[in-house]
Amino acid sequence: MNLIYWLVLIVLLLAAYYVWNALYGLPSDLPPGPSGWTRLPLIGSLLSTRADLHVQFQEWAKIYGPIFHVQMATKLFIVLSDAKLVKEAFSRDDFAGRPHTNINDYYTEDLKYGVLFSQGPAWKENRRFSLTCLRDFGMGRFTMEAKIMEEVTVLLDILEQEDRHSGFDVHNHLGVSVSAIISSLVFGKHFTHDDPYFVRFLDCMNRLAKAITPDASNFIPGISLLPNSNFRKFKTHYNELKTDFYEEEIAEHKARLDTENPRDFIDVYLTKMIELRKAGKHTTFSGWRRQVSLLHTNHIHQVFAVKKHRMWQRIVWWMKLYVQEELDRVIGRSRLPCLNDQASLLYTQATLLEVFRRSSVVPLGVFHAAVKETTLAGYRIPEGAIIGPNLWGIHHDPALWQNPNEFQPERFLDSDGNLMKPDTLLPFSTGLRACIGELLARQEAFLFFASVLQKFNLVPPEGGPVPEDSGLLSLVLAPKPYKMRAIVR
Ligand code: HEM
Repeated sequence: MNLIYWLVLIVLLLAAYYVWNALYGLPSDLPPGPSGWTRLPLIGSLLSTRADLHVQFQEWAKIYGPIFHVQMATKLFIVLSDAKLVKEAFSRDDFAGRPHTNINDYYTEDLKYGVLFSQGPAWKENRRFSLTCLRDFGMGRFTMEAKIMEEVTVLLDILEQEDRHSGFDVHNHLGVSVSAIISSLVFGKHFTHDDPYFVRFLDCMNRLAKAITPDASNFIPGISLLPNSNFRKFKTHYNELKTDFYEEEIAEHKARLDTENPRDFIDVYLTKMIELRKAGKHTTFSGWRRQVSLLHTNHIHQVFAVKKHRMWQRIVWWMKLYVQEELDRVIGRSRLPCLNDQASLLYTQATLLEVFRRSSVVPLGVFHAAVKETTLAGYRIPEGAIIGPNLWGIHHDPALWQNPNEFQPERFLDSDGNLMKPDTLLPFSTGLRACIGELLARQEAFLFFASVLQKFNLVPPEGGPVPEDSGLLSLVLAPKPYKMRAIVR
């Protein structure tokens, strides 16, 4: 009796599943993707996804092709694993949206504020403003180089004083250095590495960044009720950041605002808000919200994240034989590197390109959304579908890169030693929403990397572990905490 009961129940469940699939299953003109038992009612393929989603998407691309779909709870994902397709999609207005996810909706009040996660007129207005502002404050010019070099010098001094045997925490020092640069631009303050306010601010930023994950908590409505969900953590850290730091900074800036002489990003923003309101113009500007998006920058430490033992030896060898030899030959040791040296430091530049490829700091890009029903590669893409470019997958595609898992900067040099920049290298994404901080990030990476290697040999702590290859995936793929020794050359 019991057995019959169970058999009937299973048959009924199967029948219910097939009826559900027939009624709500995905139409056949969508890109292919996991189906059947890997796509369950309500949760879709969430149970079949792993923490290293970028690697799993690469495996699925081998089965389903360069464009495939995945159902994540109520959200339809379209994953692109081909550089040409990413370029085509991201150059089009119909793919320039951001998806309605728990985090995006909470953070932008329904995609209405800021740059990073907003869409439509708000995004356009804020993106244009941010680009102009970054340029006015010197991005790509000498003033920005001077700001970066100020922080480089501080870092070099700190590394020299660190305990040479136990090593220094790479994430900590480098993260603080690059965050100090963008923070001086936004807040108009120069923060030191041991400033308790700045340390607390960065800790909060880091906790927030870790909570921005592509997991179930971002896609299932109502999940914030669960005490330990990432979305709930995101809300807590974001509210802390907002009340303890942004609102205070904005209030302080408002109190001493001189619209004729704006000193930093917040001043320019407030001045623009006042101007627009005086002119009676409708505006999507809203003081504090957008600042966060400009601060996701402390990932340059990837530059120094090196991997597995064999690879570690190759990297040490490469740095000595090519990068440090080139730095000594072109610059010498009596002055620090500058941006003008880039053109003559081709091995150094090739090394940085290889680091951007291998580390793929933002492995799944920042998800886009289709703002209306459209087509791509002959498939139908419904309005609201989430578009995820697998940048990590593209950077590790064996059809594009020989031995993609190896560290081989020479792949970016031709037989005459000239630098090659393949258009399949997309660490900053591409198209209408490409990273607005690319130039700043590249300049920081170059100046920090060249200056540190000019002065130090970097080796693992005595008897300590070699940094691990695998990273921790949130919005970015960050290396697990690791230490290095900086030995003056
Ligand atoms: C190694 C450093 C960095 C990497 C790898 C990186 C990568 C990216 C990627 C992949 C995107 C997504 C683009 C898309 O939606 O298709 C992005 C967007 C963005 N990045 Fe960066 N980024 C870096 C540093 C910076 C810096 C220094 C800033 C600020 C000055 C910045 C500001 C932004 C903003 C505001 C967006 C949103 C653009 C939009 O939605 O229109 N990023 N970045």
